[in-house]
Amino acid sequence: MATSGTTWKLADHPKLPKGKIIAVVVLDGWGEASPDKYNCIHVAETPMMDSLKNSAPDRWRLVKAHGKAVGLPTDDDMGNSEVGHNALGAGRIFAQGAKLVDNALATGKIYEDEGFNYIKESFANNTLHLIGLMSDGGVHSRLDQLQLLLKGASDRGAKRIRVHVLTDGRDVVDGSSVGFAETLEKDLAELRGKGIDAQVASGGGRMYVTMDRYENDWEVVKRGWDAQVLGEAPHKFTSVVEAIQKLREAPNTNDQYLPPFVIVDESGKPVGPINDGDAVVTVNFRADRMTMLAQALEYEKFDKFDRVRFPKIRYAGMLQYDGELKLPNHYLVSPPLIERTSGEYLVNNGIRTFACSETVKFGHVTFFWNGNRSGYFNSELEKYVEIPSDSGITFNVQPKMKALEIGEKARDAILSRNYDQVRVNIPNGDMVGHTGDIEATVVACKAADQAVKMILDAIAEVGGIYMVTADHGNAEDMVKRDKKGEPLVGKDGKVQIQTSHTLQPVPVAIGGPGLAGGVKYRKDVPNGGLANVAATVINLHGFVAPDDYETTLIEVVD
Ligand SMILES: O=C(O)[C@H](O)COP(=O)(O)O
Ligand SMILES: [Mn+2]
Ligand SMILES: [Mn+2]
Repeated sequence: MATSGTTWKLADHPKLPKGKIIAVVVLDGWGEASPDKYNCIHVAETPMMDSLKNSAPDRWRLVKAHGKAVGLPTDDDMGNSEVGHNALGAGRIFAQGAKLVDNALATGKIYEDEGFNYIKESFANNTLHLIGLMSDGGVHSRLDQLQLLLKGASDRGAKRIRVHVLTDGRDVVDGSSVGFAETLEKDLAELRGKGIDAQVASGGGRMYVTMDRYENDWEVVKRGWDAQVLGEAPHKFTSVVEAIQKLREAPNTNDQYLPPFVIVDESGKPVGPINDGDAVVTVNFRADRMTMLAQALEYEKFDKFDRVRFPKIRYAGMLQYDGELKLPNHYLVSPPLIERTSGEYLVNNGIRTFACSETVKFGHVTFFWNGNRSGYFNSELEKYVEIPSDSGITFNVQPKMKALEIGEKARDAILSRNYDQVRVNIPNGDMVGHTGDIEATVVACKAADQAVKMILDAIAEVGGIYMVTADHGNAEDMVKRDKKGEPLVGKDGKVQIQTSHTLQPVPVAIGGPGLAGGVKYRKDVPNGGLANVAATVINLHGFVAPDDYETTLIEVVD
């Protein structure tokens, strides 16, 4: 990371003491919205979070967690974990992947840079494969970017193109994959009209095929590999639209979990396995759910599953997904350079840090928090603990997830007095919210609240301070709404369930016996966002935040 020449020493805060144990709790997918029956946080019993909101008005507020406040292209973009945790940890707003790719495509710079020129070498004699999430959710990828890249690559010599799609239904409404596939098919037909051999080659639902994260379940990546690289899958179709429509007919199937399929020609032969000499681009800009596939595509040495074949390809990511690991080595757009994060400053000022979540969110509170950087800044001062998540299930089946285990680990870390900061992500509201199961999400929110209580009780015991916040909304609104805010009803007469995140603000609550009496929220930061949290936490540790950080949310009145 670009840290040479940095002055790490933080100035002492003029009024706030050092040496307090601080718990930083991030409730994933926990926004603030009007109380109605689709607000699972409201419906659930959440006495701990309710009391934070109702008992200390000077120490509870909302901050923005979506759109430009977290570096996304527009204020119509919902927040997500990557940008949310980046902002929380880095204390500044960086133009994020979605925006960087938009800019690179709009200016044409993407075609001038090293990554594109590298894959271009394959265009004359081999196939270009584009693998990624087919969605306009804007969290991991966007279909319009894929469309522009298809056009740009074919204008620049790609003669044979194969697209390997992953259906969404998580950041967008379930069933929308059919429309996206039709749009994509239209573009590919246009390219074929121009003499370019362009087709969809394979597909599958994102949560079942390819887009696992943090090594929770390599089988997910293997299913994708078999279809994309080997051209093998249990289902074969001659068109992607037909594939999705047919596979969606099975009971209890949805876009997120479609089984893998390959597209075959009239003779039943797969149209697009990946072969020696081909170019491959993973078109997702977001890292967490692409790094496992990136490893499989890039690493000569690899033992996570039997790849059967390891084709010699030219591979580039839309972005580089891990700067520390340089993974992948080639990429089309440079990722945001998020350096000098609060974690790095605090460690350099002697703050001992404990971070914990379960697997599905572990990288959020470590890798994303630290500016998309893996590993420790200083292994003597930091400890990151991952609690294994259940795998192979949808979390509405186990809505309590590992909330209480995370709470216990955090409690023990606090009571040990071995750490100055104990930071956790509690995933329930988000992970269960994404299933669209309202009843289960209510159970999830209750479990998250119980975990918060465990942590805050421990903070009370050691005379510490807590900060409880969230990275974006999800569980507080589980239906699609019209402009007036009324639930939308689908053709089937049922309300349209919203599985995605929201545009809602999130709470930031501070307190605990260690918090100096005069600390309260400033009134002059009305538009505060997640990026204001880092300076606030640095203050609570007794330091002044670096000058270029977004301003603190607190003041100390005498
Ligand atoms: O990857 C996912 O699970 C969703 O697309 C976004 O959820 P997250 O941003 O909360 O991880
Ligand atoms: Mn999240
Ligand atoms: Mn989410």
